Amino acid sequence: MTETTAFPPPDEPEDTNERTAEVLPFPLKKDATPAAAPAEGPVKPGEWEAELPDTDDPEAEGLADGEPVDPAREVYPPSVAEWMEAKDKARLPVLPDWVKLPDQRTAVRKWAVRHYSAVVGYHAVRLPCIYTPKILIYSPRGAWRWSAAIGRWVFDAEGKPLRHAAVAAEDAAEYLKLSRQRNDRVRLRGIVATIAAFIGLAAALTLYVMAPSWLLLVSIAALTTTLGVVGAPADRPLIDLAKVTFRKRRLSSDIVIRAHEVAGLTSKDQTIAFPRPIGRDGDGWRVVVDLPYGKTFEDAMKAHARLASGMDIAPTQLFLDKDETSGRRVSYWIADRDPLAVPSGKSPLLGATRVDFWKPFPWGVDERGNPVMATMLWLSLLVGAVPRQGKTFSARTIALAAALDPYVRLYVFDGKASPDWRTFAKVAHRIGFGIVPKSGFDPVQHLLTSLRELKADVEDRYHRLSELPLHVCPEGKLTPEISRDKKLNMPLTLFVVDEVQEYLTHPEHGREILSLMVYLARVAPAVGVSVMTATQKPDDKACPSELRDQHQARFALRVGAYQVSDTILGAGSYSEGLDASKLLKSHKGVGLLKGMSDDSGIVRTYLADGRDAERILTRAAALREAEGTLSGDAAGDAPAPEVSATILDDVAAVLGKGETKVWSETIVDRLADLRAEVYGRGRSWSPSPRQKRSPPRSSRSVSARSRSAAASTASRSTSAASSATTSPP
Ligand SMILES: Nc1ncnc2c1ncn2[C@@H]1O[C@H](COP(=O)(O)OP(=O)(O)OP(=O)(O)O)[C@@H](O)[C@H]1O
Repeated sequence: MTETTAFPPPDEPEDTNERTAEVLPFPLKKDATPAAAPAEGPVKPGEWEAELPDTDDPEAEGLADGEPVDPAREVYPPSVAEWMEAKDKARLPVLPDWVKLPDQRTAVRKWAVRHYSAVVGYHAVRLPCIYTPKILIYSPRGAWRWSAAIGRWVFDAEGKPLRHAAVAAEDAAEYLKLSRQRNDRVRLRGIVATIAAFIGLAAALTLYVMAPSWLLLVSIAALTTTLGVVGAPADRPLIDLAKVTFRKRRLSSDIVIRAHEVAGLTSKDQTIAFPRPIGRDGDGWRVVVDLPYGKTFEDAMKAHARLASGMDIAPTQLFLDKDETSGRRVSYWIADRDPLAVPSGKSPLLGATRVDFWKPFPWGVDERGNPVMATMLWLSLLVGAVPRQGKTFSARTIALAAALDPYVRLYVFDGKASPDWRTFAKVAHRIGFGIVPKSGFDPVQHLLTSLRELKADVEDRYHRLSELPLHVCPEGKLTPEISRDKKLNMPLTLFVVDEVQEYLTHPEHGREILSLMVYLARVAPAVGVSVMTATQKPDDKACPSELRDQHQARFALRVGAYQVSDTILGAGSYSEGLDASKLLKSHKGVGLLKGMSDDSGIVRTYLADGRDAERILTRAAALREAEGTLSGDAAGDAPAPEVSATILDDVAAVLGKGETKVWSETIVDRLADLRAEVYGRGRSWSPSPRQKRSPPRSSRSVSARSRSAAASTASRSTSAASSATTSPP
């Protein structure tokens, strides 16, 4: 291979023929010329040698011994713009943000008023009933301690051990010296104490005789309080703290290194490195660490508990984040206290008049208190946890947000028939509780009917969206305008099933419910129908993976083991640092969210208890009534009796053989004869929006072409028929 050098090497002097130094050839390669032939005659051992190539690598050609193998480091001086940008980043603001920004200033002012009024109130309540009795109890002891301390001072008690030591050592000179010094001191201090006592007594008498009573009282209170404070036991302070002080300490690099050493994440000759300084981040510390080469984020995850122990904090205070820039770089957030045990507070939905379900809505906060917005657009959500951890409450907050958007159609089914979902009857298009039939109403059958109804609706939506004119539906997808157009009847829909395992394990309908739910979770979100499933049994028997896997978003509250956490969140979540088994019992409403957005992480969901839910749903029902979107069960419209055949099937069935044209009236009569319960005279059946928009070509007769159309569009017309009976008023 020939090498062409376009530019002379920088160190080589240009255009010079001057000999600056002698260049000696350094034979790296073995001489290519054949070795001199061995001398003729017999070859004895040790007299022969063969030349072996050093390497097979053709790139090694021309490589000199001792040359550096690292690529040359190219160092560019920063441009002025880069330099200024770096300076901009490093500069600290003259005034902190909370001073400059009016809303933050207001927040700080409100906080200060709230905080200090709470502190003052706390002590004001305790002053008469706790502090005063304590002062009165402790003050005699305080008086005794005070006079004892004065006595010790006057009689030079601190020199006593030295005088004893001189006696023990039989050092007469030293003893006499110390005794003389003591006598002098005692005399002087005695005089001072006597004068002070006289002054004190005179002041007391003066106060008693001359001072107004309020001053006398204040003086007595001050003296008694001082004596009470002096007399209080060291382990039981006189005044309670109005706030809890949390164990907060400075985190140093030594502590972080120690933690990695005890966690087995360092080796004998390699420790961790800190690519950036340790700093504060919210209510905690942010530490970025480069693990030794070969160690990974997954290793750090496995050592989570040992790392926390090495830092002397609770495991719930340590959070690990993957750093995408290197496999060995880990970012730690070390909270000052367990942030997950701090309740996130009431749901902001309580103060909301309405919600736009097309936009993300507040669902909770993360471990650092940053708001977490949720969205159910184009996805299905699986919620799983052990009982009593907040599974229902967290799912319900999402359904409450949906309820506050009057254009969202709600289906709510609760397998456990708990009181949690009952109030949704005010707004839900279809609703059912439990699995046991009651008063002639079978909730499982109702779920089945609703699922079939929804499946037909979803199939129909796909067709109708692709048939809508471009100016209405430019991308063939549901838009806010289409979803709110009552004539088009394609509202955003949320299908909620709590304790889904109860339905899936139903002996008679379990299999069909499963297959319908799988269909909906997989196909329906794309046309605006989202499924939210909650379960306390995410195992394969109670909630098969066939259904679980269709959920794009997952939310896992506390579970028993990391395997269960992976079952809810999806395989591989544990190695990404998501393990819901690490959550504690006290972490109510706290879970790990995955798949709702690009980021996964902790959500401390807002609380909306039963009473809050009722308030929100009353408002939601009023909103729906005003907008005219109250429908289905909430409006008292029961689902139409199910017919196995479609209208076109029935039309096809009533057309006689060889009939090419039949009057509409005749068909209507024949249909009434065929199914009196559906087409009978007393019943009013209206065409679906789709049918309304595309009337039959002949208004007076139905052509025989309908027969073949009936067969080919069977599934479509099923949905048309069902949506005709379910369209909102
Ligand atoms: N976000 C929250 N903040 C504070 N406490 C909460 C929160 N969510 C739930 N809780 C508390 O947890 C309790 C249990 O909640 P929830 O009924 O939702 O649990 P669950 O997992 O659905 O239980 P089960 O499976 O028994 O129905 C509630 O009564 C409430 O006190």
